[in-house]
Amino acid sequence: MPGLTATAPPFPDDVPVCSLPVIDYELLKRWDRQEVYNLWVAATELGFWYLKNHGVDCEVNGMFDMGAETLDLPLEEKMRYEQGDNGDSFGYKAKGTIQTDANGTRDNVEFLNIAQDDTLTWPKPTHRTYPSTVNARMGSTIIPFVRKSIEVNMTMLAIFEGQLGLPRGELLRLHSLDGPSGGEARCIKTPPNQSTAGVGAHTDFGTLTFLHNRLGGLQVMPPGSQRWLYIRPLPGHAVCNIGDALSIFSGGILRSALHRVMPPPGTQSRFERYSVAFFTRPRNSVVLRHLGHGSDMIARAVAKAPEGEFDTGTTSAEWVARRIRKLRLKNRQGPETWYASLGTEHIATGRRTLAGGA
Ligand SMILES: O=C(O)CCC(=O)C(=O)O
Ligand SMILES: [Fe+2]
Repeated sequence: MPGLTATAPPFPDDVPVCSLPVIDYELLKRWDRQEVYNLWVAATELGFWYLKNHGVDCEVNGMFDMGAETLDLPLEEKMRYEQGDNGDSFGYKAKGTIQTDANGTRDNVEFLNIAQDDTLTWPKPTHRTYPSTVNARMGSTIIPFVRKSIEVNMTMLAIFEGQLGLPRGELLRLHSLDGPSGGEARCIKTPPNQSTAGVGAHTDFGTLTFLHNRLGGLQVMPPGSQRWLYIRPLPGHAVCNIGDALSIFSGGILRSALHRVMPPPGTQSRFERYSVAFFTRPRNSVVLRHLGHGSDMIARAVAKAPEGEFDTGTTSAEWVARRIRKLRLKNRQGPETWYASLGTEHIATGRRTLAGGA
């Protein structure tokens, strides 16, 4: 039943949900002490929170429309922009091209990734070009969405920088806009009536994710638990979460929680599901390692962790490319390819074996 998202039934009351803390962006912008503390608790305990009063609602609605227009284009047209099997993220990801678990189960979602850099240099492409439906909405919707999302994420990043005891600018400069990065906007489409995971269990690759959901389906496994809990979409509330890069920079103090996308619960499952996200990622050349040299708090956390836990020896660009490349089914050579796609999942779950030494 495409196009009926607006009239979809409510999220059911009889499924297990994770009650995320609600953080008020208006208060965060003023560095309200209590709200900064609430954000810190959310980021260090669960790694997920709702964000209200973020001021991006209009642009988010436009992104849902743009995503639907683009993902409704004929497959042949979309395939001209496919991301391919080399670990590139930007462009179109066709349905059934990535694995969702160690058994190699095919995914059933398609998505569109638009590079932050391409929006900032528009109309000159930095990385690549996009379908006409994207170009048509660049000025009215996508550029404002990306700019506002960057501002929201950088505001939260500045707060984390202060709370972690880092020198001013130390964390922000790893995300400055003066070099290429993997930052991107994404629209995901899941067909109705599915029974398997749309997006398999994963931790996000980058720094911070700013996500917008209308239908359920997103599930989180709270750190230290083995239980999947739904995140209930709340109108006007974004869902924010910490990704691997920020968890690594902070020596694991900020949590990158495991999550996945399942079919929407209850009667919502009969509807097509769209989601819109913005991912802040470090500049490509930044090496993912802890910032313990600039913060006693981080240095103490790192000292308690196994040797090398927060020093990946890879750049942000290599980290993202490896994870995508290993997820692509064309590159699968058995269960070990799935394990090689993982990031900090073993830390997120406390199960070292999940990462299989990857
Ligand atoms: O669609 C969603 O709700 C979440 C998608 C997600 O986790 C991702 O794209 O990394
Ligand atoms: Fe994710």
